[in-house]
Amino acid sequence: MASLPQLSAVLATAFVTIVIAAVAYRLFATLILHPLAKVPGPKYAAITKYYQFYYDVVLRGRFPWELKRLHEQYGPVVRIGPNEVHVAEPNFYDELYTGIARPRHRDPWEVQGFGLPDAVLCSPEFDIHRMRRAALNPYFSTQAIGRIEPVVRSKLDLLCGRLEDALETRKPVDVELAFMALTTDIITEYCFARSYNFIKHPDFAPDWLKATVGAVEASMLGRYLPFLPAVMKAMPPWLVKMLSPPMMQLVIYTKDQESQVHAMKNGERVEDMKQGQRTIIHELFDSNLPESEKSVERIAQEAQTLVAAGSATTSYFLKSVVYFVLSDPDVLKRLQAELQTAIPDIKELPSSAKLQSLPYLDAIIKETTRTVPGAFCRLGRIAPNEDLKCGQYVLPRGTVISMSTWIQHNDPNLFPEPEAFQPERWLDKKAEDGRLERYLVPFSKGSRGCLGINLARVEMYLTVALLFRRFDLELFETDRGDVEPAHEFFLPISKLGSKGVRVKVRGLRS
Ligand code: HEM
Repeated sequence: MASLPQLSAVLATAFVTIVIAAVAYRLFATLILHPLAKVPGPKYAAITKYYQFYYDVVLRGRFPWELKRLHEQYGPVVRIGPNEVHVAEPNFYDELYTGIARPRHRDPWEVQGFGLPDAVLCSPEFDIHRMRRAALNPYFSTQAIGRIEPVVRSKLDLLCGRLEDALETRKPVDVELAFMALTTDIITEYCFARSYNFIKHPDFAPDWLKATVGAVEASMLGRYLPFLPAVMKAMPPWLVKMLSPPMMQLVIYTKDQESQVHAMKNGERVEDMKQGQRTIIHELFDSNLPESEKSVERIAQEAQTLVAAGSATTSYFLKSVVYFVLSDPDVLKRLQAELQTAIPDIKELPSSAKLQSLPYLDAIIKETTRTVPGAFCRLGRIAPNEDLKCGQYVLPRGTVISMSTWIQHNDPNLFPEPEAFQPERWLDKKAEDGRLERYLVPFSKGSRGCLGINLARVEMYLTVALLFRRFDLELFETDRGDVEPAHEFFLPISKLGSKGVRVKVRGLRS
């Protein structure tokens, strides 16, 4: 009979053998048997997606640069996970980001760190996403957004008032904060009929931006620790405040949004809410969504998504456009000349639809959306019912396939000298017939493309036209590093420690 030590040794050997065999089988299955085995890419990436932790969390959002390097080394189709490929082939974009006739799920991993599993943005499954999206679509159509254009204009008037004050005081204005305040005030008015009024805040509520950046950075860790959002939500407020004071702002506003949604469901009047004004949230409660979709918790998640998606994206764009225009005197001069002719009386700002037909303004806006990405994250889709062919590779149904706006917009074959800000590239013949615009995808495309594109466009054209028609501005201690994306926390974030894009108001234009 074997002694106890002998038995232990046999069991330990058996255990080690089983572990080695399991690992060997997993390697064999992933690297040799898997349908993606022939797709090039680093072996470590094919074995585990967790190698991205280093880029996402340790290096704080540097994976897009690694992706770029991988494409330089391996070509346009690279295996970046056991079941994921990343594609840098612009002609494949329309194959991947399709309309509802060709269903696409989204990669749940990308968004699980947000802790908003029931919001439209984070709904991976095609049918559920489609139902949730259909309930929101009517409030973001061109007509619906046309009806709220007066709200955008009234907030812009407040912003102009603040810039006129800055002319008096000669103090620089951080326009990133100002635009974050502007866009948040607009979307909160639309959602809750109760604007946060950040524009009236003496410093444009800087904690709001800090909290948003903190939250999106935390969501990167949440990709790897999906329970993290729930833990953070359950934390007592004093602990959140101790760990991160700006995050406390987010907790306060999240709770405030939840209580507003709750009150709206019960038909109570919310303090400050404009009496009788219908909002998206009211409409969602009255929609023909199934009752299970109308819980306060779910609708509050939808509201939080709209507020976040509707503010940080557009404000990043707006701060960038201010930087690009003011840093190039020729661009500034040409834009001002166009605006002067189109808007002879500054009190009569044309509709955003009219402004969109101004060629140089339009070119500037296109070039800014090309240069700075809206969603910086690669956007993963899964085709459940069809295999997709990309070049020599057949990507079987069920594969996570992603592409990146930033990589596409920096492709020198499409956009020569991609790092240069050149509005003129949108004015030449190739651009005129739409051939170039096909590859400009800041809002993504297809059934999961940006819901807020019409609102974003109204905000962009009105703000840029008004700002450069009405004010003489100059940059103050700002350089390209203050707009260049340096971190991917789903959204683009400029270098940490940036003091923002700051301008001085030099005068008023007549
Ligand atoms: C410059 C401004 C903006 C840019 C560049 C932008 C870009 C994008 C992109 C690329 C997506 C697709 C994300 C994905 O596939 O996962 C998206 C989705 C979304 N955007 Fe925007 N966005 C902007 C402004 C807005 C605004 C003003 C709103 C207003 C509420 C908004 C609401 C949303 C929502 C709710 C989604 C999720 C749509 C869905 O999953 O069906 N966005 N946006």
